[in-house]
Amino acid sequence: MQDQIKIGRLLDTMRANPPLVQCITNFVAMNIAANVVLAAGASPAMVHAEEEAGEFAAISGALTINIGTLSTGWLAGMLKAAQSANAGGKPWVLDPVAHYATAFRRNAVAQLLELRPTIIRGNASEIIALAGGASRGQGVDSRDPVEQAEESARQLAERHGCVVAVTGITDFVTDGQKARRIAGGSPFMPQVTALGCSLTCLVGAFAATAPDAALDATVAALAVFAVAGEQAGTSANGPGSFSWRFLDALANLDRETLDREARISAA
Ligand SMILES: Nc1ncnc2c1ncn2[C@@H]1O[C@H](COP(=O)(O)OP(=O)(O)O)[C@@H](O)[C@H]1O
Ligand SMILES: Cc1ncsc1CCOP(=O)(O)O
Ligand SMILES: [Mg+2]
Repeated sequence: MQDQIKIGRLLDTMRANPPLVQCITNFVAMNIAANVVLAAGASPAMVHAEEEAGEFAAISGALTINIGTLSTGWLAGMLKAAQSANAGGKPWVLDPVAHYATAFRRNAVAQLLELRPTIIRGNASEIIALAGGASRGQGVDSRDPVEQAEESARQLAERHGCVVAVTGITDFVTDGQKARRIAGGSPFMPQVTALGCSLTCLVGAFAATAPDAALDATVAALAVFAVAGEQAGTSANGPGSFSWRFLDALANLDRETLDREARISAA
């Protein structure tokens, strides 16, 4: 379909002019997320301090905010960065890691949602809970199938006027009107910590490249993960070898292979 042609071009456009992506992510994800974004061809910076997060957002092409290892100081930095991104008309992506687990996280996500993220990316349990449903998530891990989160994603997209991506075996993305499914990846992916967080950062990179096309940008990032993940998964023996093979597959992925291998369908 049409999307499959556009995503290869978007990958090339991103690599031709690598965007600076401010990633406010968690302690677990910082290293792998930076490597993932670099391998794909963009320029990550893990900058979260309240004293500089807003100033940095003003010079970045996009911002991503992930609440995985939240603290009061980090939340202050997140709010300043999101306000600055909004003031500069820059896209920003919210990853509401385990937001259902504690009152602190729930309150933080409520404040961040008021700042109108361009894109929300989460696993199925996170998206179901964010829409007000009963999720079976345990800590940072999903225990719900993506199909069960699709209606929640549509509701959230309409309620907050944003794109919502639900990831899992087959990903689902919607802006409330249009929706896409992206198949691929590998069962090793949920066994490697912080790959979802890394994907959120890559969504930011594509959003910086196509700031007026948040749905296409999100689909492109998810398709890159799906194709590189599938490639790495075929030769990996376990999560360890999957991890380095995945980085190599991301770096070696070219436009033609992406367009040929991506399995995107209208939903
Ligand atoms: N069982 C699976 N098979 C194939 N790909 C998967 C599977 N589970 C997750 N993925 C992929 O792993 C990446 C991270 O998604 P996910 O595990 O849902 O996020 P999180 O780490 O935030 O829980 C996405 O690219 C998703 O498509
Ligand atoms: C294990 C863990 N604990 C707090 S954040 C985090 C990483 C979660 O990563 P992901 O959401 O990509 O699985
Ligand atoms: Mg996650």
